[in-house]
Amino acid sequence: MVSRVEHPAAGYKKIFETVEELSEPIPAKIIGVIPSWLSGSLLRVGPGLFEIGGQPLRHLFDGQALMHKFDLKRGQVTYYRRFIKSDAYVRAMTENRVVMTEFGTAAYPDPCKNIFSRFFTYFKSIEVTDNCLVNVYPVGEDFYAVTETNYITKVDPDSLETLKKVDLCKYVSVNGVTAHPHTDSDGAVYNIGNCFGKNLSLAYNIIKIPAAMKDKSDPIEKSEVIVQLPSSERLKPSYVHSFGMTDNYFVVVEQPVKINLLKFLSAWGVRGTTYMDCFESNERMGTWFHLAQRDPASYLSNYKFRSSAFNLFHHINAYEEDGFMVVDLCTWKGHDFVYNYLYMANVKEEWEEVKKAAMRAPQPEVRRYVLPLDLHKEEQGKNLVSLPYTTATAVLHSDGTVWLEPEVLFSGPRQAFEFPQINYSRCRGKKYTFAYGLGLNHFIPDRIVKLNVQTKETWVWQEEECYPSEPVFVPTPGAIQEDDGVLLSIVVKPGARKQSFLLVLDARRLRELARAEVDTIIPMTLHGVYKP
Ligand SMILES: CCCCCCCCCCCCCCCC(=O)OC/C=C(C)/C=C/C=C(C)/C=C/C1=C(C)CCCC1(C)C
Ligand SMILES: [Fe+2]
Repeated sequence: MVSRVEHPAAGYKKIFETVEELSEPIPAKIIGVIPSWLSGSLLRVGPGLFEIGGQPLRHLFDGQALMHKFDLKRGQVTYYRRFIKSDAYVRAMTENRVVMTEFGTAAYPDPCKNIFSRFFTYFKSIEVTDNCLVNVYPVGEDFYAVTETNYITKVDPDSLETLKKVDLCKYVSVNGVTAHPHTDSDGAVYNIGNCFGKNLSLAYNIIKIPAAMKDKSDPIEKSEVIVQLPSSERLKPSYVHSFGMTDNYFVVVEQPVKINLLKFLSAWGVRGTTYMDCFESNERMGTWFHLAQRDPASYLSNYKFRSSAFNLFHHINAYEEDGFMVVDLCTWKGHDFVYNYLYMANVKEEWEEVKKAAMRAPQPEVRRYVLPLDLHKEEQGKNLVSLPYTTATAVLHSDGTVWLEPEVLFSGPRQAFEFPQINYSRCRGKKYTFAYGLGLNHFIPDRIVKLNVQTKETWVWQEEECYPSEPVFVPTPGAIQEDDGVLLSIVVKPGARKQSFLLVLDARRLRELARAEVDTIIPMTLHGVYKP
């Protein structure tokens, strides 16, 4: 796993460049053999347009959302992509300028407007972006492309047409939700978002969207808040990118990266302000873990789990065993916000500069935390974790807090195991063995990794001058073993005869089964889903 590779040719710059959408799907050239049972579509999203009207978009999460699809059928593959026709995109195209402020790029007023109407444009109410570049997932029978705001976009998974913009605020009390919902075995979707209540009181609301309705009505209209968790600071909710869910609990990690609401509400109208300007680090709080029971839904306020400071974007999995909650996370050490290192100017630097910047950034580590579910006062001062297979500890202090120390599952200097995936339909919320991830080398994605979370053994797929994306696990029909299936990843190989391919790996040994090559660069994608 820690086979460190150098990228002096800086071919990775290609995955951060603008491309055009396609007018129709293009056939791929297959090398190897695609399993005959693999029939479906890999849908993914990411940024695809990195400048508008000559203005470069500044942050990695600002590019306009491009949706990609690899269709697999009877061993044949086609590739297709379309921009999501969000308001942010359509208005930018119409006016040839950044009209909606993106994560790290501010919109500027229309230069054609006179000074008075411009003044009112600066101070008009917050116009929140609907640039859905982070993930695409099913809700009931439909598919939605999402970012982390209140706007999600219904898309047609076959034609990639944009169907409609949905404002979640119309149905539930949230200001936005994460791009990483959980789906129950019955198809219900759970998610978490900040909610700024009356008097600026703050909470995290967990919402439930029921499974597809028998009467074919839209399940989103039946969304509800099922449990509310308080924020550690009144005006500063933590940034939440994902959460954990087991059969009986929700696990929410409150990280020291905070959204300063006063900054958000006051500075927003001021020229040049972006979402990135509203984040700050709390250097004192460390990291807080919260548990909520699912049924009956209630916040477990007596449990005060604390640990040292880390950034958290992706939960890998969580499960309950013998009175403990095991929580596996992709962490970044410290309170300094990792997104501060993800400006386009950073990731498009020459290799030596990319490495220097990553040296200064928080360092990645895959960690296991174990939370006792049944606490007794008399057990103060000693390690409460009695699961035989982990070195993670939890110590109850006299003030009622439980201090958590993790077990490290994987660590390599500036080598992250990120964008984790598991055999979700089988292992979500259950004890499991395998996680799959994208290996980031100084933030540059250059390998696919399989991690045995029980033995810490790793397997790697890596090829010279290749830049893969998050590996999506697809189980073999009727599989007995947890890792019986394939991993699908979009790989970019700049300079090759065909510059991108869909990689099909045998998930057991991480060996290549096939690749479906296309003669076009595919910009980086963040997340996606396999639709059988
Ligand atoms: C695959 C290539 C990888 C390239 C390098 C990546 C390195 C990454 C290392 C860290 C892990 C990365 C996690 C990825 C996270 C991600 O996908 O982030 C995208 C997130 C976005 C676009 C978030 C947008 C959030 C917005 C606009 C939030 C808005 C709000 C506030 C800030 C406060 C008020 C509420 C509101 C409006 C929701
Ligand atoms: Fe994510």
